[in-house]
Amino acid sequence: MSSMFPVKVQGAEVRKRGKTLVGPVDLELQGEGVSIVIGPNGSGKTSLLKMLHGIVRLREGSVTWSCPREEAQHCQGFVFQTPVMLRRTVLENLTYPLRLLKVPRAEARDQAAQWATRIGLGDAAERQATVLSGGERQKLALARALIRQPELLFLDEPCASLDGRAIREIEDILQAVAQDGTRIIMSTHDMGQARRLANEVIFMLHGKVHEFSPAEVFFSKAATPQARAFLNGDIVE
Ligand SMILES: Nc1ncnc2c1ncn2[C@@H]1O[C@H](COP(=O)(O)OP(=O)(O)OP(=O)(O)O)[C@@H](O)[C@H]1O
Repeated sequence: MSSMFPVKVQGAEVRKRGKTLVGPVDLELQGEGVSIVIGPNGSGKTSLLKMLHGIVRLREGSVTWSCPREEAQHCQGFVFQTPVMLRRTVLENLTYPLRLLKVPRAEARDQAAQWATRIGLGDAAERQATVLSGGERQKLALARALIRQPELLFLDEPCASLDGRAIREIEDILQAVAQDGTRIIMSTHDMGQARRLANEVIFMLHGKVHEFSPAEVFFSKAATPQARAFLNGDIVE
């Protein structure tokens, strides 16, 4: 059990130019497992992740971790939908976060090499990250986040537009680190992926948490007609 959990979200709302992107949200998350955030386009999935991670300003309400906010943030990683790579090699991209943490150069290179191998980029370690394919880039972004051993990892649609093989490789890594105790909160459009990974589901609609339940409950008997329609593949407005 991580020391930053539970996290309590109370009446939290993010607005931009008078428009509510997400909220008000009331939610309490515990320190174990994989939470999958699903919902129609524009329902507030990304905004919810950013709100939890504390990288957008709250207009109302609060997000309260069980430790000081800076401490919680320090133990979190975030993988964005379209990650920005350093214009350097794969290895340097992996070494960089460790060097920021003052890990000695040799040890940082060792760990970076291990991660490069783990994500299937061992042979590409000296290649420029900017020339990688979409799937390779996303695996590198994931490794770059995980190399810091975050207690909690946010992922925003990490597999959007990737092929089956890259998706499987990313899911394998996520399942392995989740097994080792890394808390994961991830949005996805892919219902198969949601079923494969989720321990609990946060179903967003119109910027609000419409349903929050254990995965087996959500997928077998979702409580609301909107969630059932969404699972059916119907258009939900
Ligand atoms: N910077 C912004 N300025 C204004 N509106 C925004 C901004 N970012 C997001 N929005 C709007 O806020 C709402 C929630 O967006 P958000 O990206 O959180 O939803 P989402 O569920 O992640 O969408 P998608 O599935 O399309 O990625 C949408 O209506 C979106 O158009």
